[in-house]
Amino acid sequence: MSDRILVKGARLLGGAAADLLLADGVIAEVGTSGGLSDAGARVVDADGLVALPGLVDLHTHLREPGREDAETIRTGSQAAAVGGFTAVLAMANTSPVTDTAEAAERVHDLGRAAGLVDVQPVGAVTRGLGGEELAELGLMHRSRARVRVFSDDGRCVADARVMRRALEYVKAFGGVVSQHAQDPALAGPTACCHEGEVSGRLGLPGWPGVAEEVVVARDVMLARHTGSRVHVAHASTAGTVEVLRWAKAQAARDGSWSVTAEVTPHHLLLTTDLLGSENGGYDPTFKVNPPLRPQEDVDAVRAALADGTIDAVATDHAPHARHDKEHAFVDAAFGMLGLETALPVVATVMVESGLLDWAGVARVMSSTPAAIAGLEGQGRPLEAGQPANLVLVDPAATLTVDRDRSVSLSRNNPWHGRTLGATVAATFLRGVPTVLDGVLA
Ligand SMILES: O=C1C[C@@H](C(=O)O)NC(=O)N1
Repeated sequence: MSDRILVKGARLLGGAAADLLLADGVIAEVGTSGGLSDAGARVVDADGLVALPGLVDLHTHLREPGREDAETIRTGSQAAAVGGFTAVLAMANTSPVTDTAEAAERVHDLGRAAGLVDVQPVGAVTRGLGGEELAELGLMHRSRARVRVFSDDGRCVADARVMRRALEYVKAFGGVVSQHAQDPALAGPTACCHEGEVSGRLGLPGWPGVAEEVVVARDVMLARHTGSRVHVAHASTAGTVEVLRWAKAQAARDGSWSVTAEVTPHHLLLTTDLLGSENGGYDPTFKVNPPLRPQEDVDAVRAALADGTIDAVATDHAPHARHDKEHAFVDAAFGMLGLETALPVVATVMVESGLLDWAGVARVMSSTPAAIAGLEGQGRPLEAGQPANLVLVDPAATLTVDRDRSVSLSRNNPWHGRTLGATVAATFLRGVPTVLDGVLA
């Protein structure tokens, strides 16, 4: 196969059509549509397709090492590529936990060996996710894996003193702490869905939105105090949006610290009503942490993503084996798949509604997450000389999700049976197609 690819007639960020010549891992030339010669190049017809920089996911659970029955770095990379991603940040809640330089390098190297997306390990904030003692933050950063994002995701760094120290530590090398904001006392040990009318009706222990909001409020004050960077993982409530709006205004004025935030596709579209009996009732497919919230919260996070209060979309792709998910609701594992469907969900919720255009999608799913994670070769403009990491999207096609057609190892897919707007036609990692015609190349 020729290693030169001519992408013909793609609409760059949804704007004017252009030709892109990919060679030696970079975008070698950009020309007007029909303007570049295909001599010696393999041609990819992109007529009617939108070209975006390759998507970057700040929040993926790849399960390797430890739970290779649910996902591996290879199968998770496949799901990412099919979803249009060229980089994913792999969360640290594996077994063993990614809390040492060696563990981070192993994840990094397995990602490179799979070769489908850049797998960037997230380091744990605390040893063993125990919440007490800082992990080897500096050593992970200085390792071959160059860890810059740290998170105990799945658990909150609940101790304010530990969070303060982590923020101080990562500041030295420009790192960021991604917080799973969930006050454990307020949410309670058995909470399994949003606390509200539905949880009351179903008799399920609820986790109130305020358990997220108090931690976000505390952490922005700690970021301000330490002059450091905090990132709010999976923001899910209107109250969190209010705190973020205030905090971002303060940070912009001060210039010495920052707060960023992500929202998941499922919190942009699904609501807690899915747990009710009118929707089958108690379906653990919809059990996730933080929980699906009411429509008011969904409306608030959508508006916040549109106006920049929430910076990025991140999947929280959380594959689970059947024997962990197919239980009574209270006992089932938290989490749902997200990599293959993220872009179609964002197209449905944000683009079809006019809340974002395709340039906006590139911002929230590629350039901003790449900047937050410090991934220099990702999220770059579609210009000559830039790394050829890109995705071609068919904005006119629809995707009817079939959980059994997933390339993930797991089947906990909350989108099964739904029809979503837009599909991923092709993905290129440094000029090499990982997906063509919607399937793994
Ligand atoms: O924070 C988390 C962790 C994740 C997992 O399964 O690891 N699943 C979730 O639903 N939320």
